[in-house]
Parts: sequence; structure tokens; C-alpha cells
Amino acid sequence: MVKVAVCGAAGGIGQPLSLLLKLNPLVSELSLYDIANSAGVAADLSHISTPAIVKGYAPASRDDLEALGSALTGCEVVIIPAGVPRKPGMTRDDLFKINAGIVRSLVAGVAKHCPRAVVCIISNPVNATVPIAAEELKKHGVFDPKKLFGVTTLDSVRAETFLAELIGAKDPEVLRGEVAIVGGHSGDTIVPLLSKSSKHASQIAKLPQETLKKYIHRVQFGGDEVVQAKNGAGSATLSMAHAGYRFAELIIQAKSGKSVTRSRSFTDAAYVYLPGIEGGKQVSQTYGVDYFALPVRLARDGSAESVDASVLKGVTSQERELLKIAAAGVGKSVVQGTNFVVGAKL
Ligand SMILES: NC(=O)c1ccc[n+]([C@@H]2O[C@H](COP(=O)([O-])OP(=O)(O)OC[C@H]3O[C@@H](n4cnc5c(N)ncnc54)[C@H](O)[C@@H]3O)[C@@H](O)[C@H]2O)c1
Ligand SMILES: O=C(O)C[C@H](O)C(=O)O
Repeated sequence: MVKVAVCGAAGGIGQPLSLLLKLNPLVSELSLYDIANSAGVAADLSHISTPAIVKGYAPASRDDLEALGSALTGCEVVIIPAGVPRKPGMTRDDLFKINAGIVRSLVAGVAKHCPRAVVCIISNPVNATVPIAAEELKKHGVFDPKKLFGVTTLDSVRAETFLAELIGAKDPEVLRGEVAIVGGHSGDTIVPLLSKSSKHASQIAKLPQETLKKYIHRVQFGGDEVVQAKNGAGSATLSMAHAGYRFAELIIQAKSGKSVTRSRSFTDAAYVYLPGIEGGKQVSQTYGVDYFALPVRLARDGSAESVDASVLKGVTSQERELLKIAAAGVGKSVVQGTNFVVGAKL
């Protein structure tokens, strides 16, 4: 049984994500932290007849750090979807100004109150907020690269759904894990490696080049479709809650000692600190980046045992170009995120 915290629990992602976690019988306690309305969300979810005890936490004032401490104490998994979402015309980078500080302060709480927890960052721009989290954990002397994930599962979910449409697969679930998604989580830093598909390779090979090009673009910019459709009311929340839960569920299962085949094989990619994880160092050297999304294999404590660097071998020349572009984009965000903490005046 696992105690899980959601920071930003009353938001568009936080609420449905908390619902999905409440339905998981392996969750013993759910700590819902938000600066607003966490008590209401917790009261609502607590009426659901599943084992997880649900508690809501909110700071009494801007300087109140006690509520965050109480929410995080004893948590083994912390999921962070706190922060502002995009509006039409904005890039994820435009969110940095506000979300960088939010993520940093929440991760400082993790460092103090549950330093051994597995941390999953959803708040955008993920390419930069994960380095922020890493630097903040380093500052407190508790950084374990194996326990920090930037959640990029929504890119995998989209890749499967859009590919199912193209090849006429009625249930996109059959495509789970079929398209390795690597790089980062924004626009051209997202790289779907279609050449790595094995079970559906012959169907993919029949698709015209132009269709494949459009497919890659749609996976890279799928977030924009939702931002535009919501027309100022935010970005993906429900599909993100599903995606965030899909990744968190693997961690919870691994931690609960359930012999789940998926968590023991390479799963969805996550954005991780490469030099600190088996298989990552070489990718870091080849592409000149310290962070990259790669498929991960989870250890029994829910941490990253290794990353699957083999997906980057034998790619097509077109994919190689996309990887170079992604690495350049990721590199810039890493510098921005790292400097936010390292270069900050105390
Ligand atoms: N990684 C991904 O694939 C992905 C997908 C979709 C959205 N996102 C990102 O997730 C974030 C949240 O999106 P949303 O649609 O849920 O936004 P939202 O505005 O609906 O919810 C955000 C919540 O965070 C809370 N919050 C703000 N500051 C906080 C703080 N200091 N501590 C705790 N809670 C705080 C707000 O009160 C709000 O309830 C955005 O940055 C968005 O870009 C990421
Ligand atoms: O597009 C966004 O801003 C939200 C999220 O990163 C997404 O991919 O849907």
C-alpha cells in the first residue's frame, strides 16, 4: 500500500488524477495539496467506497509552509500538476515565469518532508521544470536521479491514439508501447520513433510518406489542438489525468510488490536525468544533453532501474534529424531550468 500526494490537486488535471488514484486499491492514503479548494475535493473523493484515506491540505497564508509539510510527510509518490496552463498563442515556455517558482517551492517541500519519494513532474514546461526540481533536490543534498520523472506519457497516449486512427486499429490499447517517444515534452522536442514499431511495422510501412509526416507533426503539436479547442479555458486535463495516472500506476504497482509485467519491462518514456541512470550516460554523451525522455524500466521501489537507449540505435535518417533538433531544444530548456535554481540569489 502506497501513500501518494498530488500537489495542485484541485486543478483541471489534479481533480481527475486524484479520482483515478482514489480508485486504486493499492493507494493507502491520498494527500491532496493545493492553494485553493483542496478541502472540497478531498471531502468529495473521500465518499468513494475504496480503501484510500483522502485528506486535503491548503496553506493558511502565502508564508504558510506547514500545510505542505503535513501533506507530504510519509508520502512515497508525489505527483505535481500545480501551475498555470497555456492559452491560445502561448508556448509552454511562456509558462516558465510562473511555474518555475511553483515547482521549485513544492520540490523544496519534498526535499524536507519526504526526500525518498518518487517525484513525477507534470507542470510545464516539463523540459525545464524537471531540471529545476533536480537542482532544488541537489541543493538539499537529496537528489536521486532514479526517483525524478518528467511525465511525458501523454505524448505516448497521443501517438497510440493517432496511429490507431491511421492503421484502423479499433482498440488503440493494442498499440501501447509500440511507438517509442523520446526527447522532451514540447513541439519539436517530442520525437516519435515509428521505425521502432515491431508488431505493426508492415501496416506503418504501407502509409504514404506525407501521412507519416503529418502524423509526426500531430504527435508533436497535439497539445495545441486541445489548447485551441478549449479556447482560453486551459489545456489538456482529462487526457493528461489518464496519462499521468497510467505512469503513476506503474510506480504504485512496482512499489506494492505486484508482479506486474509492464513495470518490469521498458514502459512509457519519461524525461529523466540521464547521467544518473543505467543506460543514460551514453545517450547524454552522444546527444550532448543531460535530460531526455526515454523508455524506462522500473525497479521494485518504483525508481528508474534503467533507460532503454537501444531505441536510439538504427533509426532512420529523418528520425536522426528530428533527434538533433529535439536535443538542441531540450538543451536550451535545461540551461534555463538549471540557472533558475543555481543562478538564483539567496
Ligand atoms: N506534462 C504534460 O504532459 C502536461 C499535460 C497537460 C498540462 N500540463 C501542465 O500541467 C499544469 C497544470 O495544468 P491544469 O490544467 O491542471 O491547470 P489548472 O490551472 O486547472 O490547475 C492548476 C492547479 O495548481 C494549483 N496551484 C497553483 N500554484 C500552486 C502552488 N504553489 N501549490 C499548489 N498548487 C498550486 C492551482 O490552484 C490549480 O488548482 C500546467 O502547467 C500545464 O501546462 C502538463
Ligand atoms: O499543451 C499544453 O500546454 C499542455 C500539455 O503539455 C499537452 O501536451 O497537452
